[in-house]
Amino acid sequence: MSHKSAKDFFRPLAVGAPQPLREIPARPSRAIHFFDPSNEKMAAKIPAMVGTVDVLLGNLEDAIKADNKVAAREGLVKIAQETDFGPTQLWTRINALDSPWVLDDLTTLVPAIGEKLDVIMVPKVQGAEDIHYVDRILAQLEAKAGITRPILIHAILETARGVANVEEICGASPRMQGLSLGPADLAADRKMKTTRVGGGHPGYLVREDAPRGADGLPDLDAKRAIFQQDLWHYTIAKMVDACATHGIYPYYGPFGDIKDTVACEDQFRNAFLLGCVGTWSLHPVQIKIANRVFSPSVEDIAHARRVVAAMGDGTGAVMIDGKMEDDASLKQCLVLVELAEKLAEIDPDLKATYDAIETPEA
Ligand SMILES: CC(=O)SCCNC(=O)CCNC(=O)[C@H](O)C(C)(C)COP(=O)(O)OP(=O)(O)OC[C@H]1O[C@@H](n2cnc3c(N)ncnc32)[C@H](O)[C@@H]1OP(=O)(O)O
Ligand SMILES: CC(=O)C(=O)O
Ligand SMILES: [Mg+2]
Repeated sequence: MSHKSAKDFFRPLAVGAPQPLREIPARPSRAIHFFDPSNEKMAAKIPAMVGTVDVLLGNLEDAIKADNKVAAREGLVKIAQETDFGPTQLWTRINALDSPWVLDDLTTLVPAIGEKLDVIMVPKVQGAEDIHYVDRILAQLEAKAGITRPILIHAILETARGVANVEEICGASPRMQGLSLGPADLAADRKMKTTRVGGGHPGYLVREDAPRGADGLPDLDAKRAIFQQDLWHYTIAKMVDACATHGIYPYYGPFGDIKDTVACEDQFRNAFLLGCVGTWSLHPVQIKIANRVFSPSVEDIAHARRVVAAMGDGTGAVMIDGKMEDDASLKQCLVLVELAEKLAEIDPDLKATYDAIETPEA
């Protein structure tokens, strides 16, 4: 396939469109909270949620009935025009590129609320060609509407081909902001045999070896521990590497078992530890979980600051609590310290918590 030359990569794709960004800002986005703008009861709650969640996302795609597609689009325009989002980002998920609704989604949203929309999430992205299509049409619409800063693109990885092409998707446009996992569509597309929306599966496990009996042979009747494995580990790890390579941000996705807040927290934490910066929230109960999990813990920040203080100019090696720390572990600690600083800028409670941690003398 052909690639743009380096000199053309950051050129606007339409005359009068805003200059593409050279770096995607690391804005806190621990929870991307989904709402249905055609659901009046749900939509009425959105203005009061500003400031309580990092991202509010008006969903137009799956989970919106076909009969409500126009109402959802118009509802999002109304909410966006009437709401001051302050520090909270406004995103949308448009309909799939092969659907009858997507063109109207784009041509309606960009002129009406393009200045307020931070990111457009594109579902079922298969390859760079899908990003190129959205990239060009956004530039044309931005130019026509006089939008002053580029609307960014976020791709959902939810087809086997999308996963296979993840690197070219991440590098397809300077608008690329990040990727989310789409475990439901991805499972269906791959013909995986789980019917769950994200999360683990009791059948996907490893089992402890059988203990040896008195005769030295494995006792196959003995009770053995089983360890449930993470169905999504491979895909998340692949997403994290592709995003880090291209300077954009990976996210977990939906956890459909709304009532099982414990397993939700576990799945979110796995993603956080592997390198994701946030996740989706489908129900208000999941916002607090995401905010907690995707903010470094007090213990991690206390430890990270001790290492930073002890490492001085960053060279050499020191022992802290019996463990070796050096240049590489200092970098690991700085990931956490810098994330905490970014989050503290927008979350006063978290700032107070981090400020209260006693920082050791250098
Ligand atoms: C695979 C994928 O594509 S995932 C992404 C697509 N799916 C979605 O976007 C789903 C979004 N979430 C929802 O539609 C709903 O939360 C559902 C259908 C899962 C559950 O809805 P309900 O059965 O109404 O939940 P519940 O009764 O617990 O709601 C409690 C309150 O929270 C409100 N609420 C529920 N979800 C949300 C939400 N996402 N945002 C704002 N408010 C919400 C309800 O309106 C209700 O308000 P009330 O107390 O004034 O009556
Ligand atoms: C997130 C999503 O769209 C999916 O899991 O299919
Ligand atoms: Mg999907």
